[in-house]
Amino acid sequence: MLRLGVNIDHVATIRNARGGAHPDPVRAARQAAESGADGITAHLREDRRHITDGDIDRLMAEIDLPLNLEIAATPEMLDIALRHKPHAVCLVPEKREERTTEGGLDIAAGHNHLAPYVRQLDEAGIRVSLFIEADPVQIAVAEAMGASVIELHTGAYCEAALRGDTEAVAGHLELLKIGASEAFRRGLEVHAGHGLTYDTVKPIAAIPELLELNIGHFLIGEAIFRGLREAVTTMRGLIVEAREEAVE
Ligand SMILES: CC(=O)[C@@H](O)[C@H](O)COP(=O)(O)O
Ligand SMILES: NCC(=O)COP(=O)(O)O
Repeated sequence: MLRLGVNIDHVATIRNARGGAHPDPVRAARQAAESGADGITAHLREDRRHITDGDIDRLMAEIDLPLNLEIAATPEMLDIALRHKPHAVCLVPEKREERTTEGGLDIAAGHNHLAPYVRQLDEAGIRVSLFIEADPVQIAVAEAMGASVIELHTGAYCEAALRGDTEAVAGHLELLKIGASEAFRRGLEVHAGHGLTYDTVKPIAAIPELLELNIGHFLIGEAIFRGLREAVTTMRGLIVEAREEAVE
């Protein structure tokens, strides 16, 4: 079954716009759980622009679903991850000036820096995921580094879809399919995420080697119009449809 991880970062974005406590990301996580989410993803950024340390404390204490904690590979974030010991940690690239994640982590170039993070997280019993492009070198390095999981960055595919570039959509989708197959062959668990919407999710969900999709910004935006429960159940339904159609 293809799992759905709901990223609640942008509930915190709206909350932080006024510096109060509403809307509460933990309440959103609870509603997502009640609506079919298999996990919660939260990105504790160095600048705390959305998810805060207190949000992570409460998610760990109050939400039964597995938490996939996204962090940059820094000593501060490693300490926080080792203290909480979430179900999974996904190492992601981070630049303070970025509006959102702009691509996959270059684990080939950053091997020597990242390998100790993967080892320490793994030794703490945390499933380690690396957020990378669907690139054969990056996938090979992820295996060599001892990661359990890779999460394929679907941003370029989604951006091509947004600008209506059907040729680029097909090209990026093919790269994602090849990457997922290669990663699976190497014994890695394969996830995908970034920018997915109702219009773009089904071709990705149809990739048979994928075990988890992490989706956030679109769902939180859609929740403004139809409520979070319906936004999540609709996404879950599309994912199920995609898998059923793929086997027909
Ligand atoms: C790694 C990724 O694509 C997202 O999970 C990440 O959380 C995006 O960053 P923002 O949530 O800050 O947009
Ligand atoms: N890792 C991707 C994620 O958690 C959600 O990304 P997005 O749907 O908010 O772009």
